[in-house]
Amino acid sequence: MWEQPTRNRHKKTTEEEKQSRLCLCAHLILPWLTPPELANASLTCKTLLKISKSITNHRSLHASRSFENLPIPFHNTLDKIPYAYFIYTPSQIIASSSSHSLQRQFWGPSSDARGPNSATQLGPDSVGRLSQEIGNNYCSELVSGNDDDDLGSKSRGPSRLSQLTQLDAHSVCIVDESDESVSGCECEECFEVGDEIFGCPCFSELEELGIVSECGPSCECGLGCGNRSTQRGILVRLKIMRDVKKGWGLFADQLIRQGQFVCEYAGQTLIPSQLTRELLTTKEARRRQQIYDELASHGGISSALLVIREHLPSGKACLRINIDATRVGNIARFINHSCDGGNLSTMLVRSSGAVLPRLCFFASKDIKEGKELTFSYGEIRVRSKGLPCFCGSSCCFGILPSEHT
Ligand SMILES: C[S@@+](CC[C@H](N)C(=O)[O-])C[C@H]1O[C@@H](n2cnc3c(N)ncnc32)[C@H](O)[C@@H]1O
Repeated sequence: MWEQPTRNRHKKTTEEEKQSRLCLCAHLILPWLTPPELANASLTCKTLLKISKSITNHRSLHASRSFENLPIPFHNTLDKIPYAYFIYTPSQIIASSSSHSLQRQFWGPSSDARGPNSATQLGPDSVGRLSQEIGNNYCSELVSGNDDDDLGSKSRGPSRLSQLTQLDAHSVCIVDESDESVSGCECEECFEVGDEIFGCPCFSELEELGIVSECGPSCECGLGCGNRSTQRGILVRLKIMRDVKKGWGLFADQLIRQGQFVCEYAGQTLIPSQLTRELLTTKEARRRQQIYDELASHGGISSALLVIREHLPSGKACLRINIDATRVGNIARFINHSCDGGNLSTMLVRSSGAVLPRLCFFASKDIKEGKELTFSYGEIRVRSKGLPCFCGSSCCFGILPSEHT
């Protein structure tokens, strides 16, 4: 048998070692890159090209980066854009003054989906528990004005747990312990029959005002409770498709029954300054909207800044909450507007013990598989300027509603 001379064999081993070290580094680093950075890296050598392709493929199949119960893929038959890039958060987070540093999130190749970033390893239950545990500590964090939300610098590895810890440390579950009226129930599990919840003091539904109350962080019950239907994550199959005029849009990938919970609108919540000592308020929302409008007019980005007004029972005042999902958000940021109200209704969901409500989407009618999910962005104000609307409904006003934030 012919034996390779020792020097050559040694050379080959060193080459192989170099390659495997390169692969290892690439698998660790490339999933953190933005699309332009990834494209640059792929030009370097065949190995990085192959890894970049697998990452791009994984990103287009998993818009939610495995943070949700089900995979939510992008489909694009129009052009070569494989996916939209943004930081994923499954629940609301508090924006902070250093939010410009929130730029990166691990979004690995499919092989890593079974690794530390896997939904099976940290399922929705653990996510909820984690949110609750960290959420319970939120008050003290809030008043201490902790604004370090730099995911890139603090999360050293592709660990989903560390990412969640980062995000959830700022998740909006501000517990108001001083207010006895919001103290939760002591039910072990609230009893659900159809749309009704029986025997739980937390449950109430003011359909005409679009407000629902659920159990929350100050209740004894867990996520299995019948009065927490919006807290178990996304349970319907969805996909994101590209339209030539409207950009990306969210579509049903199964039949969704009327009344079924679809998702919440998660993003950076800019709340009124009275609730925090931070200056992330309506003023900040206005500043951001101006920038987004400017960028949108050049075709740069689509703004996903939503303004919610919750009218207080007195009718004299309203709580204004701004949720910005433009850079940090969930799949609800892809829901387009329809002038006829679309097929989704919105509800403000209050949970016992949490100060801020969440905006949740429910199917307002049966939605067939393949249909686009839409809702009305608000009242149309007569304006000379505005983005053109392409909702295609018979009552289309031709202009998208816009908040004068
Ligand atoms: C919340 S985002 C929706 C997702 C967006 N289509 C995307 O590609 O990211 C809102 C933006 O989508 C576009 N959009 C939503 N509904 C539309 C409609 N009916 N007609 C035209 N553009 C629409 C506008 O650019 C709007 O500013």
